[in-house]
Amino acid sequence: MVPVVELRDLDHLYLTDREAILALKGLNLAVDAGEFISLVGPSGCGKTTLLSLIAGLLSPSRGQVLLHGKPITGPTPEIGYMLQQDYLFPWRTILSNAQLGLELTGRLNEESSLMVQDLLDGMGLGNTTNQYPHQLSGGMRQRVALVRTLATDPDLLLLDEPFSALDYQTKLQLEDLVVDTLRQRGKTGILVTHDLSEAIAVSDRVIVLAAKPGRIRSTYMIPDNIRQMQPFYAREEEGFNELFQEIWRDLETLEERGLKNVSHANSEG
Ligand SMILES: Nc1ncnc2c1ncn2[C@@H]1O[C@H](COP(=O)(O)OP(=O)(O)OP(=O)(O)O)[C@@H](O)[C@H]1O
Repeated sequence: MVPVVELRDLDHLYLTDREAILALKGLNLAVDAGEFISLVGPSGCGKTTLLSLIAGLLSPSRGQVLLHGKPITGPTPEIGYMLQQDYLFPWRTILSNAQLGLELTGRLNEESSLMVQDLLDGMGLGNTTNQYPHQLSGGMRQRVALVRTLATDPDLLLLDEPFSALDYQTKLQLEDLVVDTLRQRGKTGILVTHDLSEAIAVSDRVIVLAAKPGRIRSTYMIPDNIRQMQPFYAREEEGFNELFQEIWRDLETLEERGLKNVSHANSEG
């Protein structure tokens, strides 16, 4: 089976007036269809750079980023990107915001508009379609952003800390919703998070990155009993705390070198 995303000997170098920064070095990784992985690691280990390379917003300095076996040459509707900020337009209604991706890719029609309304219904936003973003809570707005991302039916979702600005309860609810939605639709997901508990609860695999240069330090497969549960309940599963401690110790080695930036709260981010 061809992986959805594959990184081959990937390096990324930023050149500034004063220096060259090797943000990523020698990354090799394959993510299969339907898999959900999380990237954790210290500030500056290249998480955002990596997502930008996969999204086609940056070109690698060396090596390749492949989508379904073909090099990524620029942004494509096959990849959806969800960020910490929802970036809803204040002057557009919720429905019109949720339809934006379809509009920009020339695919907005009666049928796709009904599909967006169904998605909004499914996320408990059915009665907000004519409202404006300022009338919604942070969690509701992030759900609209999720609908907007899913509406174009991307194969792969890149999630750059989409839950980190939310209060704890909303964050847990949204984690469940996102994971359920992605699993039901067979989507592939790559999440960047500073919350180790979240990474373990939502993923099939957790990848720990080290910095200077950014590289893969270790990979942890999440046991079946944890990954088959909804994220909220996964945290109660046998083995969760032990795995948390194991990865935490791994990150602590980075901290001793002044490199860690991941939340220890085995619940709160
Ligand atoms: N546009 C840029 N120009 C020069 N250097 C950059 C640029 N963007 C990132 N870097 C550098 O590349 C390295 C990786 O940065 P990146 O933002 O990808 O890390 P990160 O893991 O996402 O960090 P954080 O967790 O703090 O968001 C850092 O050393 C950073 O200073």
